[in-house]
Amino acid sequence: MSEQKITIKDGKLQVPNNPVVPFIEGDGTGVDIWPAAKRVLDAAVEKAYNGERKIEWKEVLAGEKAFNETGNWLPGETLDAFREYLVGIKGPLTTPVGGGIRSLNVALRQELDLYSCVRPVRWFEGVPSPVKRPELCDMVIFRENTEDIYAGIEYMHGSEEAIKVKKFLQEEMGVTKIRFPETSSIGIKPVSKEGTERLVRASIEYAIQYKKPSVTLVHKGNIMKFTEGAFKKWGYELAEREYAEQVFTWAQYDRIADQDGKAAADLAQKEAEQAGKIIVKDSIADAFLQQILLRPAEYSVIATLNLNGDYVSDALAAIVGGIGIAPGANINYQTGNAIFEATHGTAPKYAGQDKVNPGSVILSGALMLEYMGWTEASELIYKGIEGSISKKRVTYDFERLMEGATLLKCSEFGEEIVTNM
Ligand SMILES: NC(=O)C1=CN([C@@H]2O[C@H](COP(=O)(O)OP(=O)(O)OC[C@H]3O[C@@H](n4cnc5c(N)ncnc54)[C@H](OP(=O)(O)O)[C@@H]3O)[C@@H](O)[C@H]2O)C=CC1
Ligand SMILES: O=C(O)CCC(=O)C(=O)O
Ligand SMILES: [Mg+2]
Repeated sequence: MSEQKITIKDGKLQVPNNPVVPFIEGDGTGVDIWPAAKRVLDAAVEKAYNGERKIEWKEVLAGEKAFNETGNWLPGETLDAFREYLVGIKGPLTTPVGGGIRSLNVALRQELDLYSCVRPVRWFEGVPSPVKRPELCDMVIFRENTEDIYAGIEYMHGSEEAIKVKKFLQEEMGVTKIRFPETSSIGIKPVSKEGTERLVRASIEYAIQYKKPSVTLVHKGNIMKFTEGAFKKWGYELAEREYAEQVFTWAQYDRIADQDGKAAADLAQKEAEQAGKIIVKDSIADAFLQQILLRPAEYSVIATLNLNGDYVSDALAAIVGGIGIAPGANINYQTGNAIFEATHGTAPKYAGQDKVNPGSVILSGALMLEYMGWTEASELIYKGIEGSISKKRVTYDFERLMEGATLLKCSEFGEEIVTNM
């Protein structure tokens, strides 16, 4: 039988019954998590479609396994496979701190231009949480995935490049405020209008599709005025220009308040809410991190820059039970290319122990099935996870916080999910 590929036509994914889906096993705990995740995904598809549909997995290499086998951390064939088959999934990949290779995770996102990092955050009943009412935390993060300081434009102090950049800044740009110029490393933060607009557009489209009440632009625009401040400005402008009928923005609120007073602005917002319009608002990143703990019910879809999105992802994951069950997707909505992956990393201290929670990659797989339109299978995965948690048969991360729970290994938790589908 010839190979079946997912394609895109007129902006819609075309998914055959036996699509080839490339996967990267991942470094560290990837060896534990991937087999458990594959078992659950295959079982869900088998059960949902009685064998009529099946994923043809195709292993592609990246990270330590790739380096050991090919001498290359991210072989060209891996990028080609993700381009060719459109939809793939990956385990975590290690990035050394301070030196060595730059992040392969970031490289995959940039090379394939997967500009939206979409990370849904929801609580499953029974999951232990550090907050009193975790059910109030129901958000979806849209993290810009291709620019910001993740562009990797930085120069080590003492290097020829750092000296050159500092000389340019001081002599040609009149910069006097580098506190310790001799010993400063330098990093550059590109944030563009196009990059902001396509990310904010994706977040608003999502809010419209899933009938979400608000989109919050999270930024640090008070300090980084022309990068993060511009993200906020371009976000509001895009919302008003392209979605005038569907949204009401806080920029509109401010204009009404300036002209007609606060009561008029309050009334306009109330009317917009009653008409079912999405409220597009903004929050400064530091304040936002306390708001998600104190007033989570006021936030729904979050659109933010790359670094903020990284921090916010782990903070929100903690509220609903930790990064053991925090899924994600990296998507380009125009090309259809998408790579699904957990929010967490390689957790090296647990590697090879069959111990960690495979939930994040399993739930990333459920997101992948939804993206493919195979929702019957993804629903079985949610059912399986809910069933396992309600029976308190869980991995170490939940077991240590739950009273009367049974400790399961990574692979056993996978089997438990299958049993509860
Ligand atoms: N997308 C990717 O591939 C990512 C890769 N990384 C990379 O991973 C490496 C390690 O990063 P690090 O900062 O330690 O972050 P990790 O996310 O790997 O681990 C931090 C902690 O999170 C908890 N955790 C992680 N995974 C799981 C899991 N599956 N189940 C339960 N708990 C889990 C553990 O907490 P505890 O010990 O309390 O149980 C662990 O010690 C780095 O090289 C980093 O660059 C990081 C993030 C994303
Ligand atoms: O690439 C890495 O090593 C870290 C990435 C990360 O933390 C994330 O995507 O959330
Ligand atoms: Mg992260």
